[in-house]
Amino acid sequence: MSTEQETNNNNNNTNKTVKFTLIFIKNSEKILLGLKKRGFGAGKWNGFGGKVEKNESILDGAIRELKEESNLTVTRSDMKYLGYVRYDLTESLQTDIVYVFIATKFSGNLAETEEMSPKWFKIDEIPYDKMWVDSKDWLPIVLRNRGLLAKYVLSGERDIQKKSVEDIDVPELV
Ligand SMILES: Nc1nc2c([nH]c(=O)n2[C@H]2C[C@H](O)[C@@H](COP(=O)(O)OP(=O)(O)OP(=O)(O)O)O2)c(=O)[nH]1
Repeated sequence: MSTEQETNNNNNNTNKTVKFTLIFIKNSEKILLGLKKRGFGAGKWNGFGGKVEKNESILDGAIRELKEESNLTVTRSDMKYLGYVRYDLTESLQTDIVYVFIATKFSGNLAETEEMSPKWFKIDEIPYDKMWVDSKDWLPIVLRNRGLLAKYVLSGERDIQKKSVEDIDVPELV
């Protein structure tokens, strides 16, 4: 089954799927994270990303959100897709799919934006306790440049009811 087929296969009685992007910029020692300043996930460190817009590809959405949130530009060929994290939200019957990318090359001047305050972290000083609780399950897979397939069932205020996190061969973005 292709990624697209699988991510569109709402077999848990969900009725709406929302696509998000998330990119981690990395060099050999450090990773770039942003402190979310407002809205969903405010006060948490995360990679850069957001909702994919109508009539926009996932890759273009990831590039656009990175630019909006950090002022950095990554070319399409320097974006490496690693996989996705799927969240089935039992209360709202919504499924969020977060498509995860990594990049080691970028251009532009890093800047604080209305949405994010950026900071480089040493890999062994990643603030997992100040990130979404699930990040510690799967960010280590991303940091190893491996493919990622993670699924969560969340209830209430994003309480984890079920999870499955797999380290896989790097998949194609379809
Ligand atoms: N690590 C982690 N990241 C998440 C989770 N849920 C979730 O949406 N993300 C990521 C995906 C996106 O990169 C980001 C949320 O995007 P957003 O709400 O800021 O989207 P946006 O910028 O389009 O929103 P807005 O303009 O409507 O405010 O957080 C989660 O549970 N864990």
